Amino acid sequence: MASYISDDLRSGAMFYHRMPRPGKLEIQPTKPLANQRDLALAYTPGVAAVCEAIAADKPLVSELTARQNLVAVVSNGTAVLGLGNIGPEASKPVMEGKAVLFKKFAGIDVFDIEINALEPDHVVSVVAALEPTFGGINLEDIKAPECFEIETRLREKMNIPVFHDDQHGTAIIVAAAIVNALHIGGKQLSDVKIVTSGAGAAAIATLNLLLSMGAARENIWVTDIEGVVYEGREKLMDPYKGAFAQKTDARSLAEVIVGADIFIGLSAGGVLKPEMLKTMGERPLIMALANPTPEIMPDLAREARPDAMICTGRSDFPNQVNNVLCFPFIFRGALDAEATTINEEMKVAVVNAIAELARETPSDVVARAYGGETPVFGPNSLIPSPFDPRLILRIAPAVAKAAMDSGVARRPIADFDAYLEQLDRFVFRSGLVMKPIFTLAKQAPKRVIYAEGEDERILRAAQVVVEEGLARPILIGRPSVIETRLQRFGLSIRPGQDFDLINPEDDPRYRDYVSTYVERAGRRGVTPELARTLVRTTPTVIAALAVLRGDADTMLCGVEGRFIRHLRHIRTIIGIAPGVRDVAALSMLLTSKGAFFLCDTQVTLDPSAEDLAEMAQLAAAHVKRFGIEPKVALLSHSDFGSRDDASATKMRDTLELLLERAPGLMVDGEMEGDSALVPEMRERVMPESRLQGVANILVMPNLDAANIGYQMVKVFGDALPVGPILLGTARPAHILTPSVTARGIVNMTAIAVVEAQGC
Ligand SMILES: NC(=O)C1=CN([C@@H]2O[C@H](COP(=O)(O)OP(=O)(O)OC[C@H]3O[C@@H](n4cnc5c(N)ncnc54)[C@H](OP(=O)(O)O)[C@@H]3O)[C@@H](O)[C@H]2O)C=CC1
Ligand SMILES: CC(=O)C(=O)O
Ligand SMILES: [Mg+2]
Repeated sequence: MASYISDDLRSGAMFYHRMPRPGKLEIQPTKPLANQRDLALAYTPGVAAVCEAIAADKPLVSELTARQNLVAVVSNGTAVLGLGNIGPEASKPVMEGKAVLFKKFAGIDVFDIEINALEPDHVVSVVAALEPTFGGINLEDIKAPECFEIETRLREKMNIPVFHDDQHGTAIIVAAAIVNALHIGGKQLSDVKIVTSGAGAAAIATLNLLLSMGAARENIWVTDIEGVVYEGREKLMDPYKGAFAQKTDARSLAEVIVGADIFIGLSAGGVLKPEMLKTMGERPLIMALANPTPEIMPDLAREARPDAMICTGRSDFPNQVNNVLCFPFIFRGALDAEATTINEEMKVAVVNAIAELARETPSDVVARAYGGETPVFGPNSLIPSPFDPRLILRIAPAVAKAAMDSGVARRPIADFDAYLEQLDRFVFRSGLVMKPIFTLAKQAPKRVIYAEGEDERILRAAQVVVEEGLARPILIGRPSVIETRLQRFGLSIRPGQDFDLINPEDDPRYRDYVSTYVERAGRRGVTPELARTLVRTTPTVIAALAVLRGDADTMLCGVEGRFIRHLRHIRTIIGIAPGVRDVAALSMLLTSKGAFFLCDTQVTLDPSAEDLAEMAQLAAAHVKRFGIEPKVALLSHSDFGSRDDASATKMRDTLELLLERAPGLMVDGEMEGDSALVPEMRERVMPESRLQGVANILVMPNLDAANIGYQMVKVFGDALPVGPILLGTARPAHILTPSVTARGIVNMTAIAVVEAQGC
């Protein structure tokens, strides 16, 4: 069975995990450790006071340490995805992956713990001993039947939630999809025939949950490696499977799948054959959930049964039924309510929350988060996408409430409105900011020309851009160099097929480009001879001419060389948009506190109030593309009139201009940086501010402040930079910086495409 991991994905995954440092996680302190006093507080002697407090009153550990937001993802590597018993070391990338998902989707910290322990006794004693460290335990990829005993014993022993995700996370999300599929198909759970491939952790837990929700035991047929689980079978049996044994002579999946309404595959890739599907009942639900290769690929299933609803565990097909949709949010709710366990009531609350969410009409905010493409409930959208920002808002409170109602919450949520607000802030802060831009770009990809087409980062980015369907790349570079490098880096994109090429040394359009250039810039010092030389030697000139002539929709340059030199060519060839005074650079920083946009980080040394007002308006228009409401702070060393020098009054004049020209814009100033970013500080000096909440567009008084501020936040805050985004050009064009990474280029490509869509 082919694994359906393409060579690109394989080499991409190896590179992702290896570079720039091994793995995908690190541990970050959350408090300063800048001086002797900090040292005395964080560690001995000060820390002893905190130890004594906890020794005297153990529950204080939740208030004084990271424990209540810390989950252990524990595996012994015996059932890793559908790869089987590959051992604890080989399971580590998956466990680190779960840790990343916990953090990104729900803000939960994780230690991944891979253990050399196979026997249930051994696993139980190791994990139970971890209780002082963690607020919860997520057991992962531990094989059946041992996992059942391990989980049951740990639940009895431990006073914190113990949740085997492959069992219950899977069961919950499968059940939610089934609820909705039955809703569409007009069938009842108690009537439908359910057939599984797999009788392991995931399958058995799923069936048990379905039983508790009303499925009929006699309608359930289980198969595994040995075929049908029947009464009297001896080989590869255990009591958990035995509970589903049928009195039957049928021995194979092909025999029992006849007339089935639902197929649940939680076994291994490729075991379901198209001919088997043809015998299923009307409008069947086919859930081929083995990872990474499903029991049947969706295209084959669709061909065999055009009337079927089809789900897989993968993100590259519709209806991704994967436990990532619930585990981060279940733990969020359980940790926040300090639940002692995750019980049936909490699980059923999650099934209902997910099923209802998929059926809801999405709000404007959600539509924006999806990049304008609203998910509409139906056969191809039975459950929400893992990126749906509403998941955390629905699941975490549902879990906390069910924990409270069932009496297992040690710290009941006192104010659910405030809790929802806190979760909402998390969604905004998390790194999902680029998501709507990517979705929008994919809806109408544009032609993006890359000046430095031979650069490794550009080639790697182009591979992703093609795979993701974000744009049609046009690379400027020598074909032989590009071909050799693509092969060297193991990239599969090919000229003509996946991207277009402009060879600066020999391109049939050369003459046309030179004459366009002379027409455009002949009166600004570009002689025909200079034009010929520049079109041969300066890729940025070619890219800008391509955009001007309509051969490309937008351009990216600047991976090499100075910003200002690239800008000179863009100004001369593409020019400034009508009515705009000058271009400006808006730089985005994705920080742990959210996305912030700074301007002007690259272009005008000492902008006037007029310049600043214009760039604030242009920046606000751009920021709206991210589905973010612009909140503009005009920054200064002066805080609401505390100083009267030229720089402070310039920012005050900017405010006047903006209030006149853009009355709907949320803007205030002049103010200091902390007044912009800490609403409580602002409240003290200016209780009546027009700005509400944390500013997200920071308009700086001059280039020094903007550029230095940007670099400092980038380095100190370990922020992910995106941009610079060039504002005010007559056609979209962007200049990257030499430090840009391939990922940064992909991000800017998506931004450039979305901008070009509006032109
Ligand atoms: N989409 C999702 O969210 C999730 C998907 N999964 C996927 O489900 C699968 C099972 O995981 P899990 O339950 O944790 O693992 P287990 O090892 O506990 O169970 C595997 C089960 O699959 C059966 N099986 C293995 N190979 C075959 C085969 N060729 N034909 C029929 N049955 C087979 C095994 O049979 P036997 O009992 O005879 O050994 C066993 O019953 C994996 O592919 C995993 O990736 C799991 C969790 C979540
Ligand atoms: C998704 C998951 O947990 C698995 O495939 O094992
Ligand atoms: Mg798993």
